[in-house]
Amino acid sequence: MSAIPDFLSHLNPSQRQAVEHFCGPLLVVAGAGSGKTRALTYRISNLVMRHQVNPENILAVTFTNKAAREMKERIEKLFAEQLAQQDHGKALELLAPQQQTKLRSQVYKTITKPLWIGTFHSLCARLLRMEIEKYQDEKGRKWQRNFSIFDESDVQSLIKDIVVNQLNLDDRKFQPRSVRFAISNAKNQGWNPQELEANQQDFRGRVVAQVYSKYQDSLAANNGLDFDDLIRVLVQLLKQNGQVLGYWHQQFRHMLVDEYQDTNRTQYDLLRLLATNGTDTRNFKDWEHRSVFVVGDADQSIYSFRAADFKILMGFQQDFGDGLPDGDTRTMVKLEENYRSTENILQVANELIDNNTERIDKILKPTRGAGEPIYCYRADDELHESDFVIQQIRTLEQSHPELSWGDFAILYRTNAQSRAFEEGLVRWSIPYTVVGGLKFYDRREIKDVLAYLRLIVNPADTVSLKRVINTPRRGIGKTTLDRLMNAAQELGVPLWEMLTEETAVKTLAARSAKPILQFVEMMRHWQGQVETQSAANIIQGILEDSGYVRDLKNQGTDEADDRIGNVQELQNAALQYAEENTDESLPSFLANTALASDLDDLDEKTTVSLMTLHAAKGLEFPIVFLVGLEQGLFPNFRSLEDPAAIEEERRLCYVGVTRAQERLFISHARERRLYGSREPAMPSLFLSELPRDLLQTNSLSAIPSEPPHSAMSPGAKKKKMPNTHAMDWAVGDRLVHRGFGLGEVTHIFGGGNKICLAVKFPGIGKKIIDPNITVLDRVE
Ligand SMILES: Nc1ncnc2c1ncn2[C@@H]1O[C@H](COP(=O)(O)OP(=O)(O)OP(=O)(O)O)[C@@H](O)[C@H]1O
Ligand SMILES: [Mg+2]
Repeated sequence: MSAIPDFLSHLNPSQRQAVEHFCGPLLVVAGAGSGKTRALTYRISNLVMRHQVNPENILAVTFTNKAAREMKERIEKLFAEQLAQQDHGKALELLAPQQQTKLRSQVYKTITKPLWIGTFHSLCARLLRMEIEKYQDEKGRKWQRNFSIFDESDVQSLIKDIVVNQLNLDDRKFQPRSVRFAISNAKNQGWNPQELEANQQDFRGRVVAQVYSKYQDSLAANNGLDFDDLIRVLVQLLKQNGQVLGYWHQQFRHMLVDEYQDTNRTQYDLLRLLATNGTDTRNFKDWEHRSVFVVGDADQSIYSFRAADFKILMGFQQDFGDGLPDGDTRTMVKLEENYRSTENILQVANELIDNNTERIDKILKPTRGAGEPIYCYRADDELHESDFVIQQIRTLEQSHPELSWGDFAILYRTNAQSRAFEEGLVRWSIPYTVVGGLKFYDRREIKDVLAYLRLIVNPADTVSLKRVINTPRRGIGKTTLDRLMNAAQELGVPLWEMLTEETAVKTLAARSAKPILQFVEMMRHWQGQVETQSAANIIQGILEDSGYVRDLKNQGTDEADDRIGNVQELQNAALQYAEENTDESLPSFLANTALASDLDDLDEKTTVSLMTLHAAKGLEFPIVFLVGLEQGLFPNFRSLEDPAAIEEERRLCYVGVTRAQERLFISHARERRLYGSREPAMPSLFLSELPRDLLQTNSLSAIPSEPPHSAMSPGAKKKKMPNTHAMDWAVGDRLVHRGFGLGEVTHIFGGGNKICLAVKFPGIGKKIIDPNITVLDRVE
């Protein structure tokens, strides 16, 4: 496959420059809808087609599993198209169906399957399945390759158990959720419990470090990892073991990352290690045969609550730039055309985000016509808002034959807002999908069956064992279990070993021992099948043997029937997984389900999509409804007092606006029932920031001209005044910022008059500021 690809003609010159970039580091920065993801996808194809890079040597990181799948599909299509031209001299769709299938499966085998495409989490899980046995943590503990991946609810209950039962603390003061959050943050900084403790000044911080330490003990005892560990442990392992690092450094010659602005510190460490084989990036010169290619948009950075840090994006050129001067065009490409949205939508987006102080100005030129005005609707309450949205969807769908349900999206700030829309959609029989909400994999029966499966793969997984040992009821009493648990804890072994340990069970009365021994025998049988049987077969077998489905059938309620349906759906998922992947084994299927994200439920072609703004990143829809623009809801009440948090909310709003291709509707209600009480609502600050001449409305007061008083953000009244001193800032300079107060310059990014400052504000933290657009008073 060495033909010169003609798909490059689908790109503009800057995109083409990015796509044709071969070796060395490259940062692509650009606003929403400018074709960053497209450039990344095409570049993978170009590496393989033009440069004959072996697909196995390419690692591409996407933000969701769904995006990974889509990327693979697009690459497959590009190649099949290319082959069709080359081998048959015509377009793929003009070939006979069998020929098309044959070409596609050829491309799948040789190109898309060997590519390493996925989220950070799924790629790391895959690497750890191969390498984790070479890792040991700071206490010398080891994990086995059949480790379990614990999901959020497993983690919360482990932490609650530690807080309440092991440390005898009040779980109202140390809420498992907030302790979990602090631990997760520490992990994302790459800290182990000792390192966290060393960084704590107060009592609470030290308690959290103690919980973290015990939590790691539990994970290790269960041969389990949580999501954050997938990345952190791999980074530790690569740091510990030069041989393993060297091997993967050789393997991943070309690394590509989408949505780089939402990368956190550990993810960055991982990239840097793999790219430079652990050499200090500034001394790394060996770029002749390898590349790191990242694309992002600092204006769409919306995950700082998960420790993502867009300064990582700003620092890319310096970090990977091989001693080249900052701003060197050889390490950066800017894309300036927007292909997604109409001119009106773009202008609304641009004016909105322009209210942020922490940003670098960007150019985003429209390539499409002006389009329709943006419609801003003021509703009486949330039901009225839902009526309006559904009425619009119905009318548009009927009057535009080219539109289908999948072309509509309703985007909101919090999951709780979906209910009113769901009820309306059900009433009108409009098919819809709520992305997120109670996920399929969070349902009780699915978690039960997954616990069986995890225990089959990883017998040390006591969390799963406790979940299933008496589900369905087998007459194993709580006292019996407690006795065995205590014995296991005393001996420091997993509970499973106590069950299989004849002596421990023998000390029980025969009546208690019998069901346990039967359970163990059944599980052992299936544990023996893991290597030889497919995931789907094992699921089928365990469902029958365990009596799980029989028990549900006996219950005979509608709810039980629903649960049976869901369990069957899990079997279907395993069958589908086997069709799409060559590794149909149970461990591989389990890793896949543990990492399935909210977005994977999205059936975009046939249903209206409902989702939070966070989930909408990277997606696009012809018609978008951005709902609930009310002060306290969006921007969220937690952000109202904090200028930096308001800016993050505004970026989220920018993400929402820029999802729309053709039409954008924005709505707010005068009062709203949310979380149980009915409250009057004020229009969002963001509404007052939109250009009035591009908005149509049902009521003049729908668009406030003044921002609400309580939520002034420093950006809201910002005047652009070029700073006369923009070029002579130095590290150590002190300054006053109108919103954040007194600060000190700690770092300078970029060069010439295109610099950005990192400024540390005591009590607020570090901020990135462009002195060309922000008024800063120097303190001499
Ligand atoms: N050169 C081009 N010509 C025509 N259409 C293009 C071109 N480049 C991108 N597009 C289209 O523009 C839309 C936006 O592209 P893409 O999703 O890659 O943008 P993005 O920069 O990744 O956006 P986001 O920041 O939201 O992730 C897509 O529908 C894509 O197919
Ligand atoms: Mg994108």
